[in-house]
Amino acid sequence: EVELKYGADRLGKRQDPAMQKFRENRLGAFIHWGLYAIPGGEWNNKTYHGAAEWLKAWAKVPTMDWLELMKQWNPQQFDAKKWAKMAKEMGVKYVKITTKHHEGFCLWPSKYTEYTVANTPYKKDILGELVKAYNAVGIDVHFYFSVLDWSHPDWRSSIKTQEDSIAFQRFLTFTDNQLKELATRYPTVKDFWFDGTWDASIKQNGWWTAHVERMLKEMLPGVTINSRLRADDYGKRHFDSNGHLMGDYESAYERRLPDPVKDLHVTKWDWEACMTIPENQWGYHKDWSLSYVKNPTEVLARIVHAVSMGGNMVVNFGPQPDGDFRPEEKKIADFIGKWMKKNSECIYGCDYAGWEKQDWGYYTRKSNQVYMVVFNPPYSGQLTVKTPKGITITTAKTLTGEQTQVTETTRNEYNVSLPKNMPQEPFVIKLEVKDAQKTQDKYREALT
Ligand SMILES: C[C@@H]1N[C@@H](C(=O)NCc2ccccc2)[C@H](O)[C@@H]1O
Repeated sequence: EVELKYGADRLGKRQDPAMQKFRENRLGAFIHWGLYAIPGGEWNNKTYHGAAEWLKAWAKVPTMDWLELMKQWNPQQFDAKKWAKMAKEMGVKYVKITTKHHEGFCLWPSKYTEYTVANTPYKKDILGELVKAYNAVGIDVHFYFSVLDWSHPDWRSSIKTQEDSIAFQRFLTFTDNQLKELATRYPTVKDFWFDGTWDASIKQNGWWTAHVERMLKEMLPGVTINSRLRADDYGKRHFDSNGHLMGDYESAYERRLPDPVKDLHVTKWDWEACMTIPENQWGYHKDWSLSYVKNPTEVLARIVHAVSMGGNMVVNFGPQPDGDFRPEEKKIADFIGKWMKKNSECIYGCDYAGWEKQDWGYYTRKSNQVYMVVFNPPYSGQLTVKTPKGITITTAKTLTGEQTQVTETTRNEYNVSLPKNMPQEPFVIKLEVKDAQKTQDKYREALT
């Protein structure tokens, strides 16, 4: 291993209560809300197909013109309590909110920049209202924070001159101040999810990324930090030059997921994926007909896929400029919530089962219960289940208590029959399993 000053601060999965809560939460929601919601992907009567929160870049809008949008920021339909109710009913255990996206507009009244809600017709502290409302219904709040800040004159994507270096150090101090301000004003925050950290300027300042992680953990014991913040002494990101994960969980799965057969290495560490409902829209876009929009079952499949490999899933919402949600997003939240009401036992607190992936769906596991989450019931009426060596199935029934047949077809292989009255939506069969290995040990203890 190489000597590192700014590599991973810890090896292996954190097992403290705060990290266990992060892990057991499993299902979260993303809120991408900022000035970009106002134009919604359209600028000077031209519609841009790229991600709406990047419109400033696609339309090459000068910073001062973009920030003029602040004069129109007045979400009259915004009601934090309604947002909290929607999240609660969807069954998410946490919400990640964009405190500041690349555009540099802050949803809290930061005293380190004028580009904040305080200087808009709306005036009020949106972030504060949301933290209070989500916490009031038992939902954890996580802060998304973009280090990249297109509004700040001292931001540099690369450091080419001494002037760049001096400006960028000022920028890092500005960023430190905003992070300390967020941690001080909103001490119930449970996580910081950093974005906009891919540029050379950050990779050349790995020390600063380590300092931010250490500073926030000093200020907020238990807080979790994503790997995307981190660069080490040599500019290596997410995993340091010795291959160790930095931060508390890997955060590279953005609009993609690890393969359930080829990427089983991810089960060795904590990770969190995030996804959009259209192909690639995080902020509000007026026209969702421009790309494929996932149906509710496709969203659900990604949630279960993540949990089946020991990860969390964060489903994105891009609120309208008026502070209400678009109908398509309300429908998705409603479908997921109704499904979670019946089936959340196979999500919350569940993890990778270590069983071989089958075509009919996904496994999740909680202690000696293995859940079969069936998305593709086979015409054979039989669900193939291959158990690891020494593991046997004792019972199998649906979450509504309906027995299903378990027939051993060969060593470590079973047919689990489809339930008689099969629901017309993905359903769960709960297996009680016995690990011969474990019981064997107990017996051997008795003998000694
Ligand atoms: C969570 C998403 N991350 C932001 C983003 O810039 N993604 C595009 C991107 C992803 C990876 C490397 C460079 C750029 C998107 O705008 C969302 O905020």
